[in-house]
Amino acid sequence: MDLFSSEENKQIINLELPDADIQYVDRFIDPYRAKLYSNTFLDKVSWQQDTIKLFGKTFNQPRLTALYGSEGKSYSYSGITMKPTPFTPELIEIKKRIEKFTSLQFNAVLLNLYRDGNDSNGWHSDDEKELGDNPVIASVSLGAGRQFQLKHKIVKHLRHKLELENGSLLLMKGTTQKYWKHQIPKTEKITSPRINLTFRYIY
Ligand SMILES: O=C(O)CCC(=O)C(=O)O
Ligand SMILES: [Fe+2]
Repeated sequence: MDLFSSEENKQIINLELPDADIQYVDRFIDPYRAKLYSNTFLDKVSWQQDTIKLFGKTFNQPRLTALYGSEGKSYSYSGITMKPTPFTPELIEIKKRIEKFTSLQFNAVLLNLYRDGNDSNGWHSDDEKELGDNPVIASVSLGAGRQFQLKHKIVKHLRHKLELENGSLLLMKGTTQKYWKHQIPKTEKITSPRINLTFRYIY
């Protein structure tokens, strides 16, 4: 029995949202293997506590982060400039799997560690200029499931939410970042960690 091949069980859902191109792939990585990856990354990644400046005050980000990628690429957002660490074998494995599935290339991955439901990621778009026009964000979830919320920037009543489960892949493409914001809200229900890997292409 091959615990690691469950290609047949994959389910691809196309979120039919206006001005967006978003697919959710359930069991992109089978749940057993996803938990193994989650434990490896919890252990081996050098997680950083970044700060964020708002109205002249400095706050700790409500999660830990790390940036891995091709050498020489740096990435800035919210006033933070991150220098990537070279990809680990596990990250290369996952990157290759995504590249095969999407027929697209990625050269960096931003890792987020949500230690428990008290950690979060506020409303934002991944629209930094290094990502180019219409960036593709390939987002893998490992560990605890968390809710992902989307809201349209112009048509205020347009909102959507979905659960990002262990082993899932969320693909955001086209004009998604231009017209929509997303967030991972805090929740009292979750007491275990979740790791998110957002693969990107940095120009
Ligand atoms: O944790 C997630 O699923 C979202 C992460 C995210 O939006 C980001 O890193 O830009
Ligand atoms: Fe994001």
